[in-house]
Amino acid sequence: MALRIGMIGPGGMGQAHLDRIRTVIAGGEIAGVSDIAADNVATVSEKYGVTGFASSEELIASPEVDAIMICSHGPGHEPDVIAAIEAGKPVFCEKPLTPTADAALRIMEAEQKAGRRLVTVGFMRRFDRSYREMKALLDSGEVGETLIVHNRHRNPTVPAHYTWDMAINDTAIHEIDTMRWLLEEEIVSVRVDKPKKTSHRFEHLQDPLMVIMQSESGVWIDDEVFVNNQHSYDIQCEAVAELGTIRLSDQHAIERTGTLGRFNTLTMDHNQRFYGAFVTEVQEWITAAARGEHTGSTTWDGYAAACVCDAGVRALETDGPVAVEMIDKPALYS
Ligand SMILES: NC(=O)c1ccc[n+]([C@@H]2O[C@H](COP(=O)([O-])OP(=O)(O)OC[C@H]3O[C@@H](n4cnc5c(N)ncnc54)[C@H](O)[C@@H]3O)[C@@H](O)[C@H]2O)c1
Ligand SMILES: O[C@H]1[C@H](O)[C@@H](O)[C@H](O)[C@@H](O)[C@H]1O
Repeated sequence: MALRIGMIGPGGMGQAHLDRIRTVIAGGEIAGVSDIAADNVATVSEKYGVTGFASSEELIASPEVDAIMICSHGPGHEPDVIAAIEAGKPVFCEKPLTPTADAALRIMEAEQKAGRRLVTVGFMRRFDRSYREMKALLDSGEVGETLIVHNRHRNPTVPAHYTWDMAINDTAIHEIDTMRWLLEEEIVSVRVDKPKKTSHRFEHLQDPLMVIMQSESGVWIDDEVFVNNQHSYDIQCEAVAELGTIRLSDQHAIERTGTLGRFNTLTMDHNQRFYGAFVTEVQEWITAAARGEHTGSTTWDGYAAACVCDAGVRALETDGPVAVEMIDKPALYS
């Protein structure tokens, strides 16, 4: 029987997941949706021909729902993740698990009380083919120790509800998680440098900014976060190791040559750039959840990333590096 999935917050990201579950992913079906916006429940339940629930509580409690996907905005995730854990249902929560570490800690406490891993965090870059090839090469030892990693995270633009701290806890969080996964160690300090501001969009944002991090072993990591570049969704990563550098290539399938020159099409959003990663991530979650198993990033990963974000948000308000504070890893996540 297909895993019956209830989705909370089927907006842009959620509907992209719904579409792939309906078309390219096996083993899951949409049982129903809920949203803080009643009109969105009506629209989406009609579009997909599924039950519209009046609240996330009703959706989570429904006997027609086996597993939960949470695609609402980050600050709203905590109560729904905890309710899903308390109902004993596997839950896939889009990143960030929570924007702050204290909220993630409460989720971790609820999961430890339940005694099993129920939460998967949607850090989809771990499933991207190019990042995986980079990690495999670094893990092979062929290029020696990693010394420096350069990242660039550029978006064409962000929505009006994007607050100043989201540059860290909604955008840079991708690199924060990817660096923890790639290097297999924690990030211990964060500094944020503030270059000249773009005049395009939103006075309240410090955009672009440079996030400078250090890992436990001393790997130096930089991340240019520029969320209103006006032209493309441009994700770059280069690892500098003792015996070579490894860089993600430009993410285009073809290169066109003609009278105007040689060029390739730019990706414009996460769905274009990480389509394959999203499919693999959600497929693996559905397969595991249907078997009663856990897969993907854990609540610990969501918590650890949030701890780095807390330090990053503090660093955004000050000068100089801020130390990352986190508890010891609980046994459930070892
Ligand atoms: N992995 C990625 O690359 C990626 C890309 C985009 C978004 N996201 C994440 O997905 C989530 C949603 O982002 P989006 O771009 O789809 O936003 P969106 O605004 O398009 O959709 C969010 C939906 O959630 C609803 N919502 C908001 N708060 C809610 C709450 N407390 N309870 C129930 N519903 C609520 C909104 O009404 C809306 O329908 C965020 O956590 C975001 O960080 C991840
Ligand atoms: O929520 C989105 C999403 O995670 C995108 O992948 C990222 O590029 C954006 O900066 C962020 O706001």
